[in-house]
Amino acid sequence: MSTILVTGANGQVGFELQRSLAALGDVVAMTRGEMDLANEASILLALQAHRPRVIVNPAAYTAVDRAESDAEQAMAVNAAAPGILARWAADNGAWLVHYSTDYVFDGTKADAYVESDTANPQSVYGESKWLGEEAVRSAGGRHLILRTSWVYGHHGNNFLKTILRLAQERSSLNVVADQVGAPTSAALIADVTRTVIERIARPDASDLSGTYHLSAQGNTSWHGYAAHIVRQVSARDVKLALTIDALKPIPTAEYPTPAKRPHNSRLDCTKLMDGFDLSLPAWQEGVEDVIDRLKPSTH
Ligand SMILES: NC(=O)C1=CN([C@@H]2O[C@H](COP(=O)(O)OP(=O)(O)OC[C@H]3O[C@@H](n4cnc5c(N)ncnc54)[C@H](OP(=O)(O)O)[C@@H]3O)[C@@H](O)[C@H]2O)C=CC1
Ligand SMILES: Cc1cn([C@H]2C[C@H](O)[C@@H](COP(=O)(O)OP(=O)(O)O[C@H]3O[C@@H](C)C(=O)[C@@H](O)[C@H]3O)O2)c(=O)[nH]c1=O
Ligand SMILES: [Mg+2]
Repeated sequence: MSTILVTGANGQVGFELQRSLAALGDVVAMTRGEMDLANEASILLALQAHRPRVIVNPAAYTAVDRAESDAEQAMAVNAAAPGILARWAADNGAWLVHYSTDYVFDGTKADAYVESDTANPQSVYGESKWLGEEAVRSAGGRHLILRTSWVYGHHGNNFLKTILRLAQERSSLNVVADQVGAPTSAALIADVTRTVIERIARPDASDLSGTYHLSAQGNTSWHGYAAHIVRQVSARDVKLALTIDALKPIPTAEYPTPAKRPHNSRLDCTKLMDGFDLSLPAWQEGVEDVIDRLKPSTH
């Protein structure tokens, strides 16, 4: 069986990929200790040792606010490393599957973003991810860049888990209601990745190389998402300090953060669905699955 190398094995998406890709080949999942993306020699050593047919790169510097004051590390991991992976892939006839973000856009568009819309990142994280995309495209090899949004999962840290914790600790909570997007589960991203890798393994797949939007369907605000979480958890008889009435919608201006985030994070996924003949579920489905798996402690 041919080798698939997965980076960031301990991340939300990296963890789920180990499950979803297992049937496709010999999956080598690398943690930061085994392959440090901030170190070119470490990347090249791992690639030469395993000589993968497909490189899947979910590893990233994802601490959006911290990146504002740690640009060097964010750029190394999110901008330089994807270029190194892409050049190796191009030189060795491998495919690179890479992930990017809604934060490459400025969020001023009225409709959902399509792949050809102009990027205009507003944060160091968004800028670093955009430069990573550009490095992958310019390496000239076969690649899939999957832009996703608002990722959560059972494994790892995310907004869903933060809200679950805060709802158990606090009797009131303010959450921004003027940033809109689609919460997307790591499991969905991993399952779609399996489908697209199966497809690119067939002959004549080179014309599928390119950039695609991949998010769950529908959209909500961070406040709407938090309200859904609180309602779903309450429906499972978990005792919360927070009631739904005490979860207040606020404008972004009332929640100052180091990094600026887009107001519109909606991604139009038509190109992916048509190109790979697949459908994507409503965002609520995956949220309920993860809440069920987390089984928050009942009182
Ligand atoms: N999380 C989100 O909301 C979104 C994520 N994305 C993109 O999706 C992809 C997957 O994200 P997600 O799974 O949530 O990310 P996580 O933050 O859950 O995981 C990222 C992984 O990258 C690893 N990593 C960080 N720095 C290095 C390094 N120098 N060398 C090797 N590994 C490193 C981390 O390792 P360690 O465990 O050691 O810290 C971690 O395991 C990323 O490309 C991200 O930009 C896109 C939109 C939304
Ligand atoms: C915890 C909390 C957050 N917020 C706001 C802050 C922010 O605007 C929004 C989301 O907060 P977070 O910091 O959890 O989300 P953030 O880290 O910005 O999430 C982003 O991560 C990167 C990696 C991506 O690529 C994006 O797609 C997106 O998922 O909610 C509140 O208003 N109240 C709260 O209690
Ligand atoms: Mg975050």
